[in-house]
Amino acid sequence: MSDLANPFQETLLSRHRAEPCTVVIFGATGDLTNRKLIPAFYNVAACGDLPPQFKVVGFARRDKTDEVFRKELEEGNRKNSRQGHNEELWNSFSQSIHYHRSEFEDEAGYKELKALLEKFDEERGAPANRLFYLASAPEAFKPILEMLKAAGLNEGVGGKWARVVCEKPFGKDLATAKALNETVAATFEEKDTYRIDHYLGKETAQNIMVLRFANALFEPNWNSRYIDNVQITCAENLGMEGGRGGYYDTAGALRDMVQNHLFQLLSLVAMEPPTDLSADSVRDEKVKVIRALRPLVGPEAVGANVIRAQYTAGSVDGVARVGYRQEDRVNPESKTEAYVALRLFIDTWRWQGVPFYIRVGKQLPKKATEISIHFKKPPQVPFATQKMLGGNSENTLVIRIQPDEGIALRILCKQPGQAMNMQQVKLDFRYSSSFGKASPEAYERLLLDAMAGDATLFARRDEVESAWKFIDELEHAWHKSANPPKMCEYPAGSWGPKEADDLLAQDGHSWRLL
Ligand SMILES: NC(=O)C1=CN([C@@H]2O[C@H](COP(=O)(O)OP(=O)(O)OC[C@H]3O[C@@H](n4cnc5c(N)ncnc54)[C@H](OP(=O)(O)O)[C@@H]3O)[C@@H](O)[C@H]2O)C=CC1
Ligand SMILES: O=C1O[C@H](COP(=O)(O)O)[C@@H](O)[C@H](O)[C@H]1O
Repeated sequence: MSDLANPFQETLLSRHRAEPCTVVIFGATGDLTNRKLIPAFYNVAACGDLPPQFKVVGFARRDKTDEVFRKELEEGNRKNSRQGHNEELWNSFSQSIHYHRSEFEDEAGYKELKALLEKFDEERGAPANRLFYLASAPEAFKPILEMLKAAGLNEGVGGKWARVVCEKPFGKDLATAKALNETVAATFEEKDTYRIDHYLGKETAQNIMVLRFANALFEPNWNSRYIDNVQITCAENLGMEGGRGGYYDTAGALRDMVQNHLFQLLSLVAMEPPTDLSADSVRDEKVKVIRALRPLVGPEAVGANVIRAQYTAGSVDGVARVGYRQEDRVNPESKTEAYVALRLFIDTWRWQGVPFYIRVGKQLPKKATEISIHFKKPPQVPFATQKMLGGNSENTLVIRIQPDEGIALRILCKQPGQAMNMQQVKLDFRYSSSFGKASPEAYERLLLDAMAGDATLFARRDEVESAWKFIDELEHAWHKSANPPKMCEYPAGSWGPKEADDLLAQDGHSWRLL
């Protein structure tokens, strides 16, 4: 096969470039803009990838001048920029940043915004593309979209495009996600709608498809004939710092992380090969995985396959931590889980009988996200009587999503010496040593893609709704059934509740040690 017949090669050659545009950020004085969005744009500029004539307009309600706004963002950039802060670059980059004061529900504010965008167009000598970024609380999405439409800002002018980026959370259940999708659809076409899931922007998550489909080595073995079980762990060593308890206590681990990020990773691991790398071909395959999840309906099925837990007081990295219910802005009688472990089955030919174990939690011993593929053992002939030295004898492929990004393959080798003793060894690929430079932050990649019109790494409407449909059943069993499965506990700084270990032990498995 020539290189050009390879869809991965074609995509690299044809990847769109970010187009000149004005980005309007709603909620621009918030934490997300300060910590993530502006540093991402700055780093894109530092890499020379920012399109010409780029502008940002920050939209929020407090009164401030462009200069004051830029100064606040400069402080944020000093702390959060991946490639450090260069005074000269910042001075030129920050000239593209402007501030527009308005309430989200003030019609006059949108007329003024329109006039400001038209003034920029006049200065440029032509209309610009427009990217509206909803970085506000989700309750504000509806009024913002309605106001944009009423002001006629939802459509591009002079042949230019208008797109919308929606931050997470995208709804809190199927009904709210559907209602939000209806509002978005009444304002922007699906092709112009970009639902952010920042896990899709992580280099290592993007590499899953390349690992699976561009290497002849793995794809033939990637099924129930060879794979025994798959584990996905997303551990965090933080709790409710920075006032997050207020939001988190209304969401919980299942809604905050599993419905979106973890299901995206699961889809990438379990999907069939797409016929090409267009956004819809990839998303068609991903959504099929979520639709094929064996439903867990009712408290009995949920209790048998899903473990929820809250942390109690403990210590992480030698620092004392309070229990979840004692955290700032958390209800002292909260029934929200800060940890969840699930055993899932995907009812497709490829995955029949293979358990997918997923766990995610706060206040665990370290921050680490990884996917491990545990292969079946070969028949022991002729090694049945040989000694296995130290630990596990299975082949495991570990995809380290973060930190220390990389891939490790654990294989059995003969120990040097006369005896035919075997030992597990690790073949290890690390991004840092192989590529010699840090990967871009997820938001850098996603913002560039939204400006380039490439929605592959954004969630499509049906993906979001299918995920909520599955999650709603679990939430229902926990919060609306007469005999809900119990809330378990684990001390902060441990690897989660004993019940999550028992879940795997029932199948003769155990969580991989991280
Ligand atoms: N922070 C993070 O790390 C992450 C955040 N997100 C999501 O991003 C979104 C924003 O989060 P975050 O930045 O933390 O939120 P913040 O609470 O820090 O900021 C909220 C912003 O909305 C503005 N605002 C609120 N009400 C109005 C109003 N009536 N009219 C005009 N402006 C208003 C505020 O303006 P003013 O200051 O003028 O009051 C402020 O700019 C949320 O959906 C969140 O879930 C997602 C992932 C990570
Ligand atoms: O979306 C979210 O993600 C973060 C974890 O993101 P990561 O890139 O640091 O792994 C999580 O802390 C937060 O609760 C959740 O809303």
